[in-house]
Amino acid sequence: MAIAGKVALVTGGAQGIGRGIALRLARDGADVALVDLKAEALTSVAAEIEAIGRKATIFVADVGDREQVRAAVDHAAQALGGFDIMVNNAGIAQVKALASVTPEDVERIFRINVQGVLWGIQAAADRFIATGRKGKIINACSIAGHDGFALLGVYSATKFAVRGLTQAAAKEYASKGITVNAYCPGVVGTDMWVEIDRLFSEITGAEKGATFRKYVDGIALGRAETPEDVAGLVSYLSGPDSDYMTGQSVLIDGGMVYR
Ligand SMILES: NC(=O)C1=CN([C@@H]2O[C@H](COP(=O)(O)OP(=O)(O)OC[C@H]3O[C@@H](n4cnc5c(N)ncnc54)[C@H](O)[C@@H]3O)[C@@H](O)[C@H]2O)C=CC1
Ligand SMILES: CC(=O)C(C)=O
Repeated sequence: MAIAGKVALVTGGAQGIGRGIALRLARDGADVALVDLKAEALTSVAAEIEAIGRKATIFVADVGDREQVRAAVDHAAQALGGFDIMVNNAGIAQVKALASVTPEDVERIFRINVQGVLWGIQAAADRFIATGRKGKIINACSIAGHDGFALLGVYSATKFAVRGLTQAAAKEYASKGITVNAYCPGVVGTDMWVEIDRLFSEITGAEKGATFRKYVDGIALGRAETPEDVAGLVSYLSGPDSDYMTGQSVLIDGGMVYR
């Protein structure tokens, strides 16, 4: 178990990809702090981690709030006796034609998808430096961080921003032995895609499920992605096999976007 005894924090850990990552890291031997807005769901994922035989702790926080993210990292370190891996996974989607996007839309999504990642990088790196740990920071990007998608324009902009932050942080923290990478999934069958599909229907008149199917049709491997597919990459980025890798935003999309 490559990360046995390490402590990981996963934001957006109450469901979807975050839950999948948290369970995988626990199976890999890590104790896991789960951070999200959804207290009840956090409790149930924590119970799943404990059933695997690892320790779990939960912390309700809004990743868009810098102080709350710092408090979440402090809590993880105190409750689990260390801190080694930060997964900045929480994010939201937005489906809107660029022509109708408002300043409020831009503020809301950048606050969570970009500032949320930045506050996570800051809090984690400060803690790693203060404790002399060669920590790993892993950020949620997307295929939309490599290609702009129609009606997902502002969302795409946030994910391009995550790539930029990932590269800059990798360079700033390399001398401290901290690595910073990102995972870029394609079409993962979570609540996020249920909502994306619903919003596409509202705008384009497509029938329910049609947008999801259209996207899945563009995947070379011929099926939608699962949180477990994503978690395998995050497991690699969390462990020693990726020690010589930093600043990368790695596509894991079944063959949709080629870079
Ligand atoms: N589902 C997909 O196809 C893809 C998802 N991603 C990215 O992966 C990440 C996870 O996505 P999913 O699991 O699919 O989404 P999801 O909507 O199923 O889960 C997101 C979780 O983040 C939490 N969250 C949202 N705002 C928060 C905030 N301000 N503070 C704390 N927690 C917050 C939610 O409560 C939820 O539990 C996101 O960053 C998303 O952009 C990237 C590519 C594809
Ligand atoms: C949700 C997401 O990142 C896409 C483009 O599917």
